[in-house]
Amino acid sequence: MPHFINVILPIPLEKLFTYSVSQEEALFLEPGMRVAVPFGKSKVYTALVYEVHQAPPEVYEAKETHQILDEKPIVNHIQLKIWEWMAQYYMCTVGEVFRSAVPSVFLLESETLILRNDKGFFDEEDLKDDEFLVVEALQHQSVLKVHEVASIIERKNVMPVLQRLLQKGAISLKEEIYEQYKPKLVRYVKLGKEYQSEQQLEILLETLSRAPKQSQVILTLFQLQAVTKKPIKVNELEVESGGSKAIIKTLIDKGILEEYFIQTDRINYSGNVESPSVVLNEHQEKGFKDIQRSFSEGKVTLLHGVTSSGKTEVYIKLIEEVIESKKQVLYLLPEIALTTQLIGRLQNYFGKKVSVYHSKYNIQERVEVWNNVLENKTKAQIIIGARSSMLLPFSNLGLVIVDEEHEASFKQYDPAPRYHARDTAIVLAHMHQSNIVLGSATPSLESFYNVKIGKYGYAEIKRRYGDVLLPDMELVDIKEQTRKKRMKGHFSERLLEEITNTLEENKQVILFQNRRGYAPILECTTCGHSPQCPNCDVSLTYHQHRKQLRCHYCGHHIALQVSCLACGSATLDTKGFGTEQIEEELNKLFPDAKIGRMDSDTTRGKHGYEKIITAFEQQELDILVGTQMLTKGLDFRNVDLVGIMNADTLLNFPDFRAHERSFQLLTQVAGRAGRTQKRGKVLIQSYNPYHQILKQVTTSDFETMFKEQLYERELYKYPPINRIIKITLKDKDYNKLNNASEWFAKSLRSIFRNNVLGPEYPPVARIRNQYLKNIIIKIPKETSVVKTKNSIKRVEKSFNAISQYKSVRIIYNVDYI
Ligand SMILES: Nc1ncnc2c1ncn2[C@@H]1O[C@H](COP(=O)(O)OP(=O)(O)OP(=O)(O)O)[C@@H](O)[C@H]1O
Ligand SMILES: [Zn+2]
Repeated sequence: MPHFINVILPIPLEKLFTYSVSQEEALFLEPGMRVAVPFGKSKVYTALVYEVHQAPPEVYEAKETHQILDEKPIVNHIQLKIWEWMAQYYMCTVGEVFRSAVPSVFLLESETLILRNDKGFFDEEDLKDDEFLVVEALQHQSVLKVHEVASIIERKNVMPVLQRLLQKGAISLKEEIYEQYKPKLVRYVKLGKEYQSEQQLEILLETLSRAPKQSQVILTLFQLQAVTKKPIKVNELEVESGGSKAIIKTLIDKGILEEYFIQTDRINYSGNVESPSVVLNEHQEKGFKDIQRSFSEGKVTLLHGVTSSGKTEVYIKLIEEVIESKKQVLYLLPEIALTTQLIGRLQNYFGKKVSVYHSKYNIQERVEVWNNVLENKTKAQIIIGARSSMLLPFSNLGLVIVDEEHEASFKQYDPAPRYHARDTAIVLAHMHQSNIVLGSATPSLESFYNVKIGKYGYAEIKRRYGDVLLPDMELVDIKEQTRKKRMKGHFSERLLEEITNTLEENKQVILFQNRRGYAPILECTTCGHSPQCPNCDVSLTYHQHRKQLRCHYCGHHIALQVSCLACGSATLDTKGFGTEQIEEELNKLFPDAKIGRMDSDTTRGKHGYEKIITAFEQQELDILVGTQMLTKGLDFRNVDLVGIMNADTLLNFPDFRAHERSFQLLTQVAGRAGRTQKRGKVLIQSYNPYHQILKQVTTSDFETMFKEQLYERELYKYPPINRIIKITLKDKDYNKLNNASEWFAKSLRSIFRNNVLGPEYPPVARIRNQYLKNIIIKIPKETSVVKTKNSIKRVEKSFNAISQYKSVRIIYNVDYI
């Protein structure tokens, strides 16, 4: 009797593929184990066993499996189930889900590049002969492909050898390696032990009488210590004493000063280190109880708590309970890069039980976390991560937390699977019979709607922790101000006044402008020409600092022009403004203030985010200018003022979610102000201060916003009332794309009638030389989603049969955001 396996290949194939195995292998193999298999003419892939059986494939002859790569499954049956759900729901293949779900080291294939591991320590004695050959070859050649390894060791089955070499740390795979999260250490000083009594200090000062700068530093330190019990930062001492780094270093070298380091997040939450249990206030307690009640009814639960209400502490309390029952916890966040603060906080409570998982971490790290979760180890009992952490091999989930559940970045945009991590996590939780809580100060319309129709449970915290009032919000009419010529650059008089006051009180300021660069458009005032990207249909953004014009879609850039490329006049002017310009204006308006900028240009480096966030936390910066990165759950202690430079670009964005988004974004940025004692202040500059959304933001009127927006969504048949699928067609050839999308839309219309919109060009109609056209399908509540998708797939099949459209790519985005 022959034996076969059906496997998932990590490529976009509709069907599983069948390979033959020996009887012995059939007995050994289980679903979730990896095998190396040949595919096509010469390719080798790592595939995942889906099932073992005895039915030969009908239309082709099964090839032999090359090699079994695992002793035990690395993927469990719940994962296979959720992958299938994702493929079906998000209209992609299980292979695509497989590829994006597992760490890339698990997917060795013939094209994988293999490198020497310069950082690894391994004993050559430990290497088997074939392993040694590979290592030796890498001495002469810096990169090898898998098939080259095959000829070196004169064997087809190279995967096991490479696996062993990876495990021994002798080789690594080519990919960008990202740094792991390391808490930043801050440098502090105190007087050396011998000098702590007053008497000794006097003697010391006497001996330093001929070094006035050194004694000034010592005296300052003494004064600082007299007024505060807090540790003294080196920076602080430097500034206060007017001494230099060199002087402080000399004192440290002499042993007069002693330096020491403390982890920053440990300090900010030092209260918790000794008493690792949280005490909730009455509002949090009520929220907590309501969540538990809703859990007991088996419901997905929305925690709606205003900014700084202490939702994190409520989560911690929920986690504590689950941990005791030995179950796993998944804590999903929109962007892990922004969460060093949170990681620190959770580690303070749960110590080594917390693991962080992120697709940008280095591969060894990711594999380690994967294996720890797979084996249900205590050190991976609590996983914090961005959306991909949802795909880890959990076997025993007890709680899922989706923090900032309204964030659009939970939705994967590219490549497939284009899944929404929040929604998929709900399905996952269901499969595990686990509880799940979605938290936000500004819930998505989808989630709040589900509460309203009784599908989700609800818990609310209406007050900030410590009873601090929500910030006082003020709208500033800049149309009026511009007319009266009262604006200084992009700053109204009111905003300047408030910034001045805040800085005088030694408090910090956050300024929000949702656009990076200096100006989005450079325009010639003589002929009207503005430089465009050659690859995309979009103007190049002016970046002053780098003296460049850059495309934000494809990265294309050219040097800044002095005169117009079209007519040659030196009459170039900018239109619109970005964070860079605000920073420049601030430098002129507040020459003494220390100003920082946080956007994707300044946070690119290794620890870009952390550096800026920590500098701001440590009050090394007075004003922080930034894009929407500033909004995501950051907890600063000393910010009194938040300024929104221009609310209009947000409100006017051409998308049916623009108003909802604006409400969320503005409320979230505003929520960074006044989180500790004093009530904060928020100024919103706008040309249209009477806009209903701005009114709702200033009065924190979520309910009215929800009602009005829901009414519009109902009227125009958008989510959460209807579901939507966006179909994007893509091609290099403009005419072909137009014809193809007309064809596709027409076929869809014959089935779905006026529930089809488009085809239409998106706002940027060409990216990287590919033209784009979108078709949107609205699926009414009462219609079956599965049937709809099947009909779409049938249209695609006929479409694919038309040879002239062969090059046109079709991309599905279900529930697109
Ligand atoms: N029970 C508590 N005991 C001590 N400190 C608390 C407690 N609850 C909240 N805090 C403190 O209050 C501050 C705000 O809490 P947190 O950051 O959790 O708010 P949040 O609800 O997540 O706000 P946002 O939605 O704006 O991110 C934090 O510094 C937190 O440490
Ligand atoms: Zn471009």
